[in-house]
Amino acid sequence: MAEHPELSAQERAGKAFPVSWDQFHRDCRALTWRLNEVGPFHAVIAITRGGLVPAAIVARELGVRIIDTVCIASYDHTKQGDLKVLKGISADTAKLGGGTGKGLLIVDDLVDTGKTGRLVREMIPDAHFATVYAKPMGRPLVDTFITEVSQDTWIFFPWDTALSFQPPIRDGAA
Ligand SMILES: O=P(O)(O)OC[C@H]1O[C@H](OP(=O)(O)OP(=O)(O)O)[C@H](O)[C@@H]1O
Ligand code: HPA
Ligand SMILES: [Mg+2]
Repeated sequence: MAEHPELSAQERAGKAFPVSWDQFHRDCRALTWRLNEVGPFHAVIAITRGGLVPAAIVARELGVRIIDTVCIASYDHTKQGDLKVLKGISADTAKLGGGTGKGLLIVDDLVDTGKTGRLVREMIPDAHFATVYAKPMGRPLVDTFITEVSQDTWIFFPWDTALSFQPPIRDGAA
């Protein structure tokens, strides 16, 4: 990755993996089937902003009503900069997890390099970390995920995209 620092992560990725709302909902439900074997959980912690959508679906399916957020900013569209923790977990949630995060469920849309996940794990090491998608570099940090894509794939989420014309594959479409 380091050999083209001027390129965004998406440009370096090369391959595109577009995800529809329907597919995302199905993948979140598949994730919940696995998490249901691991819980119960006292609370769900969404890593914003991408984790908010899967956290809502997973919490609904697991019947969990306490939802907290860890707010982290790093990617400016597709370029990753320094990680900034804008908000940590609340004191109430930390108490539910006994200080180390035991019985808490962290949810994010994906792990890529693993930097975001590593930071949250350091805050609450005993929490269970679940993502819908995982790339190889971040995969060791995740306890439960559904689909792995290669490191050189960029995942396009439905809340970041809109329907648009695509040239035929024969003419060079990705
Ligand atoms: O494993 P990493 O390389 O750290 O990348 C994964 C993180 O990057 C994205 O969030 P982003 O920082 O773009 O913010 P957003 O969720 O607000 O879109 C994604 O939602 C993960 O949280
Ligand atoms: O593949 C990705 N897609 C969307 N956002 C991301 N943030 C890090 N990697 C990705
Ligand atoms: Mg995110």
